[in-house]
Amino acid sequence: MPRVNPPEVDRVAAAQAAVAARRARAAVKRSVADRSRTALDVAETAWKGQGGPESTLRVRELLTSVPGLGPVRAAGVMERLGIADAKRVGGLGVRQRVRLREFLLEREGASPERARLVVLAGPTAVGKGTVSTHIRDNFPGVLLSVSATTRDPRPGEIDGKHYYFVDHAEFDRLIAEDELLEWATVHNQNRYGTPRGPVDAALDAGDSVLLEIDIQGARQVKRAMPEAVLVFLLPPSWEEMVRRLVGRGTESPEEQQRRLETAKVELAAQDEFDHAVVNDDVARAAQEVVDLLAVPAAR
Ligand SMILES: Nc1nc2c(ncn2[C@@H]2O[C@H](COP(=O)(O)OP(=O)(O)O)[C@@H](O)[C@H]2O)c(=O)[nH]1
Ligand SMILES: Nc1ncnc2c1ncn2[C@@H]1O[C@H](COP(=O)(O)OP(=O)(O)O)[C@@H](O)[C@H]1O
Repeated sequence: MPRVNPPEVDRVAAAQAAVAARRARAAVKRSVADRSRTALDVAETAWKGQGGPESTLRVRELLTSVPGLGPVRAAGVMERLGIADAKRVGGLGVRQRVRLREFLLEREGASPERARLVVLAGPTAVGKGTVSTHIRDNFPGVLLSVSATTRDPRPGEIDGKHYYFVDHAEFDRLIAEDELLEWATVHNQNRYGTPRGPVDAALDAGDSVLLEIDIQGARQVKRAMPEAVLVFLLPPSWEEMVRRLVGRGTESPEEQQRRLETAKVELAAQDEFDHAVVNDDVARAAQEVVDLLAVPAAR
């Protein structure tokens, strides 16, 4: 026999059910944010149609729970996928499900333990070199690619460790023989490029690779290898970035000015990247990048 309750009992029960549903959705969002579940797993569960908290979660909430996807990027993704702002995961049409599935597959990788190619780029003096050196020294499981460059070595730089220092003829040969995964002229001065061989060998062996290169190079890598993860390193503020550039003292005032002009253009490109990491603290920023590489931390 169906139960008949006085209206206020129904209202209380409905309010309690709404609170329980909200809590369950919040738990789902937390599990994605702390990476104990992937967003794709949540979506697949919703699409099995059992009506749990996964299916009543809004797509916007699911996407913003994914580490590195803020509200602005999530809105951009939804627009690209043709999903209206208020849509719930369980209420998506077949085509929307296919598009969201493909997006999450690419974003989260088929397996979280798979070796990854991560590209770290960002404006001048944000600390790219400092963060990647910290990773090289503390996370031996990551291969930090050594670039070839036509610039002269600075005092203390070692050929083969910091860069392969080559002349223009050798750089031309590397390009002609397709030995570079990407290359670019940086700050209108010298050419820099990533040797393809060591990157391919490391990925084939299941090791993750980190490239610390400029933004033009990052774009080329994404075109050649769409599964690469692009990370944009951000300064805590513009003023702090200027302080770091000036404090480093390796460029003349004219060169600093030129780099700051380039930095404005580069900062405008941050939305092209998959993740943004703020370099307020070197060890913390490095850990965030390493998490994206999906390698176990050094003990
Ligand atoms: N495209 C590309 N850029 C690179 C490569 N290696 C280094 N760079 C970039 O070249 C720029 C200048 O590097 P560097 O001469 O070491 O100067 P610093 O970064 O100012 O200390 C930086 O933005 C690097 O990220 C590379 O292999 N390819
Ligand atoms: N998190 C940080 N806090 C304070 N200073 C930093 C931080 N990261 C880097 N720096 C300093 O900022 C300057 C620029 O860093 P660097 O790694 O040379 O930048 P990039 O390689 O991006 O040009 C250096 O003097 C470095 O010691």
